[in-house]
Amino acid sequence: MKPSIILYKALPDDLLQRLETHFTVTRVANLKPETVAQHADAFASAQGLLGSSEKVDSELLEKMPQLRATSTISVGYDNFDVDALNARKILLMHTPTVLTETVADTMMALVLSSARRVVEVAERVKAGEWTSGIGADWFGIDVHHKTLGIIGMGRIGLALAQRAHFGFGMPILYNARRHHTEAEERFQARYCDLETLLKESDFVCLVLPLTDETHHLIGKAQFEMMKKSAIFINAGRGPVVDEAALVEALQNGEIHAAGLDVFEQEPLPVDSPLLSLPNVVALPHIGSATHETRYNMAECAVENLIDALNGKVEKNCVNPQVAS
Ligand SMILES: NC(=O)c1ccc[n+]([C@@H]2O[C@H](COP(=O)([O-])OP(=O)(O)OC[C@H]3O[C@@H](n4cnc5c(N)ncnc54)[C@H](O)[C@@H]3O)[C@@H](O)[C@H]2O)c1
Ligand SMILES: O=C(O)[C@H](O)CO
Repeated sequence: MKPSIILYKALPDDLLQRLETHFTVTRVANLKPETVAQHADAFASAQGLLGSSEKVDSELLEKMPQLRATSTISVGYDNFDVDALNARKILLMHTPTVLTETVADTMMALVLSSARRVVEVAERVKAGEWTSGIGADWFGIDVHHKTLGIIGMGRIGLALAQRAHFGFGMPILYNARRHHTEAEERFQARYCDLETLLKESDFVCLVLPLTDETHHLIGKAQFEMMKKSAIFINAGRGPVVDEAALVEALQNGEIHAAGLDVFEQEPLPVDSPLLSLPNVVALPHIGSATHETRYNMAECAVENLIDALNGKVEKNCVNPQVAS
């Protein structure tokens, strides 16, 4: 008999078929308690769980006594209670690498659009305000040859460094838990402590995971250290930044502008003060959102679940130590 799994995200037809050749699949819209209650038997017998962007905590795990593997269609896994998974020896699979280049493209788009005010001036053109030669009130600031600071030199940080170094001739500073030899050798990136990076960078680009250690890593004190001309980019996770402090820094002119793909609360509430600031480019968490990359992530997650339920954890497994 095929093992049962719960799927809580839509998949392309061919990937759904692939999944169904291996498993008996119950599709649900989300993991809310009422949905779980409605499909109680399917959750009780499921050995696998596949989807993204929903909390997987001990309350849910209690309803899934047979669960052996979870597979998220994302590289970030901060919405999983990893300790609770480990305690039950449940594998957690994720999708690194397949999205790296696309997310780095999004970060570069945020750098360029914030500095050159692309969204703001395009809106002014659409509003019919381009009625004569433009004046200095339409100007932006240069990107090329400015200093780019990267907080979190991992896979995506490295791909951003490559673009900034070869594409824009930018000197690169970075902060991470350890030195990154490849970044230093290929892109002449210079390791420095966080304070130095904040003080010296023209663009401060954050691409960290959300952990207990990184929660509100960037707040009032850190914005005060940045240059008044600095542009702050966040494509990691919203809660790594104290958003109230960010709003204050933007309103008080402590920093020049921000380009944001992630927020403390998503979707961003329509009354967020960030939305009324002209010096903010706010994107709806589209870092990896291209047709090609989202397909590749979904395929990777499907293969990951098949591997995990067959005891294969050599790649893309967050907690291989729990494999029996
Ligand atoms: N906006 C999006 O759509 C999007 C898409 C993909 C990933 N992300 C986010 O980006 C994160 C990074 O992805 P990745 O593939 O580059 O991961 P990665 O594991 O390759 O890189 C993370 C880096 O952060 C560093 N780091 C972790 N904690 C740190 C700390 N306390 N201080 C300094 N450095 C620290 C690690 O050493 C590592 O270099 C993901 O965890 C996810 O949260 C967002
Ligand atoms: O972590 C990731 O992969 C992105 O944020 C998409 O959820």
